[in-house]
Amino acid sequence: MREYLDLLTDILENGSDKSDRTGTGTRSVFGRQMRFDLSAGFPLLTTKTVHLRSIIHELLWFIRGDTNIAYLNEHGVTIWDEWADEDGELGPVYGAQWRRWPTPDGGHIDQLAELLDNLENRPDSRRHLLSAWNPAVLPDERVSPSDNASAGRQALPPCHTMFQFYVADGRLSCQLYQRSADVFLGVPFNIASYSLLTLMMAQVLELQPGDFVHTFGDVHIYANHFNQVREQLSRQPRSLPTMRLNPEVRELWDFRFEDFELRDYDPHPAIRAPIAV
Ligand SMILES: Nc1nc(=O)c2c([nH]1)NC[C@@H]1CN(c3ccc(C(=O)N[C@@H](CCC(=O)O)C(=O)O)cc3)CN21
Ligand SMILES: O=c1ccn([C@H]2C[C@H](O)[C@@H](COP(=O)(O)O)O2)c(=O)[nH]1
Repeated sequence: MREYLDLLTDILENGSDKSDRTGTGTRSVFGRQMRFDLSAGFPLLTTKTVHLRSIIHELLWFIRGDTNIAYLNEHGVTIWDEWADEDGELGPVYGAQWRRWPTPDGGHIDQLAELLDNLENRPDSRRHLLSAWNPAVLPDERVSPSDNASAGRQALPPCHTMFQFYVADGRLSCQLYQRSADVFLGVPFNIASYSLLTLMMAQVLELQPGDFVHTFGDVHIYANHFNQVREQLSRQPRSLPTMRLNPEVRELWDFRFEDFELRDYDPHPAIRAPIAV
């Protein structure tokens, strides 16, 4: 995970100090890319302990098409609590756009099911894309995330806005475009989440995992994360863990929490940091 540490250094050294929506302040650069070969180990940071449990439940929650924090809370995951309304709703965020993209005639498109179908039947296609960026439901920036959710709009506009799959030589690769990236708190989650999605898709498509390519727009360190970033940069990366999926699962919809087994994860201790809301 040298690449991640290099990105932190790049932002610290070359970034511009900017104000931001949350009022916290960031140092940021624009347009960067990392690449992880998923056959070389599972890209979970070792320079701090990353809570994989939250990541797995969040991904299963996206795949279910769920947009209410009730499922997450039932499984002890609180990462989306700050943005939900009093009913636990986040509005039509990722899960809704992945599984039920609304069409003008009142119908819905299951983008994820179509993606799987196309990958299976036309692997060489250059159209294996899924978008969560739906301008019709973006939040009204003048009101709070929870008020947007109550009004049927997204509480937050998607950060991981779109991804594309690619099949070559029997390997499945995935590239994500992330428009906005909280490199200390969000990005370790995003890397692990999309790597996991790629492993799951590869298994059900009977392909080998290829690369996860992570492309960024505005990638930033919040001003109240600088000390944590320096602490992390002082640590030596360790060898990557491996991820084993239950080989009996043959459909994407059938994965459960118990089907994921992380092996040989030996990280440095966790580093606490406040989240910018
Ligand atoms: N400012 C900001 N950064 C984000 O990364 C982010 C948002 N907002 N809003 C929406 C989601 C929520 N995400 C989050 C929210 C909290 C943590 C967090 O606090 N992580 C801690 C421990 C989390 C746990 O309980 O598992 C960490 O140390 O990684 C991470 C990602 C990612 N997204
Ligand atoms: O998966 C995620 C979700 C969110 N983030 C970060 C990126 C930004 O710091 C905030 C979102 O604020 P905007 O003003 O809407 O850009 O959340 C992330 O890194 N990963």
